[in-house]
Amino acid sequence: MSSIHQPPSPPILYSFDSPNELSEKLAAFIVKAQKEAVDKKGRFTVAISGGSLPKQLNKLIDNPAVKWEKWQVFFADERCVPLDHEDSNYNLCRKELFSKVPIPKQNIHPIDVSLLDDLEELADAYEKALISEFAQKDSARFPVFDLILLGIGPDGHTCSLFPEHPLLTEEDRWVAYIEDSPKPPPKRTTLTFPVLNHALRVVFVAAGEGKADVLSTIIDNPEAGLPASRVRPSHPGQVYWYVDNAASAKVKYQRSEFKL
Ligand SMILES: O=C(O)[C@H](O)[C@@H](O)[C@H](O)[C@H](O)COP(=O)(O)O
Repeated sequence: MSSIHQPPSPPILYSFDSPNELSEKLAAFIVKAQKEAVDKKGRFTVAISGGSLPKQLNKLIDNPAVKWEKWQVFFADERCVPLDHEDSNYNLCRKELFSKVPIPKQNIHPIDVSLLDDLEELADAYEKALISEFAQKDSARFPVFDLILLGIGPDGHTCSLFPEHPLLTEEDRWVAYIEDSPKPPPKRTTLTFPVLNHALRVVFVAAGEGKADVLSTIIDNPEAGLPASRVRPSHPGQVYWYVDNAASAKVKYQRSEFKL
């Protein structure tokens, strides 16, 4: 699929009165994105982050509009630990979401933990899992996720792409690994910017006053070059911010009226 490079469209910022309203509107957005993807391709490809994000997807639980059997879920980043480890994003997403919804187990794609001793192999194997999901079907150089759900750290990281880290310049690999993550645990895999920047929709979710300073820098001062500011899909693609008013308190960027 030839991608005509268009300039990235400006981010769309939705700021809600409460985390509960944020989760409700986020669920409605995800259901709409699912419908568009399934109507077009019969499946819905999603990459999900760890941290507070899985809990913020709670309005998808018991939601009859969600067609879980159409979902193919990958991890935007993952800690290199066993899948039942308390640090595992797979385990976190399972506890907060997947154990509460009828998603077929084979539709959730964890890292291959038999390769935990060789991160190069582990990252390659995960890239191959993405290739088997995307390359045959979409024949694009990079996977085109229907939706990538991201959080932000206080240093402006997203996925496991941290400020000043050499991984920020990766232009070819779809999946990379890090052994010195400033956020513990140190060993992780992560999607790279080329993958994030080929997604149809990237949704950042941030709530609470603890995010106010970094959110203001990421959105109002992208020249600072924080990792989250470098997520600018343009093949085409759109970045959305789903935040609460506590997190956006210092952001000058214009809010959009929520609409689906
Ligand atoms: O595996 C991880 O650690 C996450 O993917 C990470 O990138 C997270 O999204 C941010 O650190 C925000 O975390 P909070 O939402 O918990 O603040």
